[in-house]
Amino acid sequence: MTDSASPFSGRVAVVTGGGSGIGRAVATRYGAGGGTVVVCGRRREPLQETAEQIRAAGGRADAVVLDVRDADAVATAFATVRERHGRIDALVNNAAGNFVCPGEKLSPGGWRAVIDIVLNGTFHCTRAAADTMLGQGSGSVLSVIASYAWHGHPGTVHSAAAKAGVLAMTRTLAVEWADRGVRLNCIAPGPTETAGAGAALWAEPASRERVLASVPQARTAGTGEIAEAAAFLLDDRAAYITGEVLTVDGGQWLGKQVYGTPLAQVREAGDDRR
Ligand SMILES: CCCCCCCCC/C=C/C(=O)SCCNC(=O)CCNC(=O)[C@H](O)C(C)(C)COP(=O)(O)OP(=O)(O)OC[C@H]1O[C@@H](n2cnc3c(N)ncnc32)[C@H](O)[C@@H]1OP(=O)(O)O
Ligand SMILES: NC(=O)C1=CN([C@@H]2O[C@H](COP(=O)(O)OP(=O)(O)OC[C@H]3O[C@@H](n4cnc5c(N)ncnc54)[C@H](OP(=O)(O)O)[C@@H]3O)[C@@H](O)[C@H]2O)C=CC1
Repeated sequence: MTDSASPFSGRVAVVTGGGSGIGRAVATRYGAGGGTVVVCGRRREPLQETAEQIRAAGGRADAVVLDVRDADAVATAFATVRERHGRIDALVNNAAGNFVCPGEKLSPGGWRAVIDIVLNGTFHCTRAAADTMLGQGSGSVLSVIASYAWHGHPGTVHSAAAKAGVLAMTRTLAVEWADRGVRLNCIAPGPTETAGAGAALWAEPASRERVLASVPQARTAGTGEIAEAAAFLLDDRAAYITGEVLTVDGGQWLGKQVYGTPLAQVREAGDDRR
């Protein structure tokens, strides 16, 4: 078993999209847990900022510019990580692109843009990490999805389809690689305050209010809360968990199951019985 204060000591993680939002929080949490973190994404500056923050806190981190859509570049980058650090213990498939667009207006290019980052990029990175993980007989892959992978959501057909694909990929490879020491899981955050999601999904105050109203806990998640759940799935406490999804959404998707009955109406009915 690992030291509970430093569960990632001696271990190496690659976090895609680690320059911002949830990716930065997960990278920071892994670094604080004693691990070495390699953050990647397309923009150098935010990646360097994440790596510097982790180093300033006493951790070890590198920044690598990488577009996850480019399979050859991904293979080269992961081979370089293995050469430099000797191993890859964790991969966090966090990079994503998203915007709201009605299905009938979405262009083939718009569809491709999101599928390429979320679904194809996740496969390229998982495939490249597996070269090392299967060789060393251990590893943990965590992909960040969203609950609309299983219930769908109007305006996000590209992202919902891509995240559903990532979930199916996770369950498939979890079985293929289970007896070779590699676990794959997903985390499904609810609405989480990040600059990326804010701009892409709830830029208008009215959309933000609608999103908040859809969460039974009546608040968004902090990135640290998502990172804490991710850390659990990545470390040895979760050694027997594979092919699973951990939903961290303040009850949002279960709330959708009340078939449109507003909570206020349910509470009023309860009041009559007092
Ligand atoms: C509802 C609440 C849920 C609330 C539910 C809460 C759960 C949320 C779950 C998920 C949240 C997230 O993923 S949040 C993550 C958000 N973060 C990001 O999006 C950051 C990264 N984003 C990006 O890089 C860009 O936004 C993205 C467009 C995806 C990719 O950039 P590229 O430079 O590769 O692409 P571009 O060349 O600009 O555009 C490619 C094509 O996409 C089209 N396109 C681009 N933006 C478009 C737009 N707004 N509407 C239509 N079409 C668009 C262009 O016209 C092009 O198509 P053609 O004209 O045909 O060529
Ligand atoms: N925030 C939320 O409410 C929710 C978020 N999620 C998921 O959480 C994850 C993180 O989202 P969030 O932190 O909110 O958003 P951000 O926009 O902050 O993060 C997206 C990251 O992906 C990187 N990225 C995008 N395209 C590529 C690419 N082609 N290659 C490499 N990196 C890329 C971006 O960096 P760069 O532009 O430099 O490449 C950026 O750092 C995503 O998977 C998202 O779908 C799920 C549910 C809810």
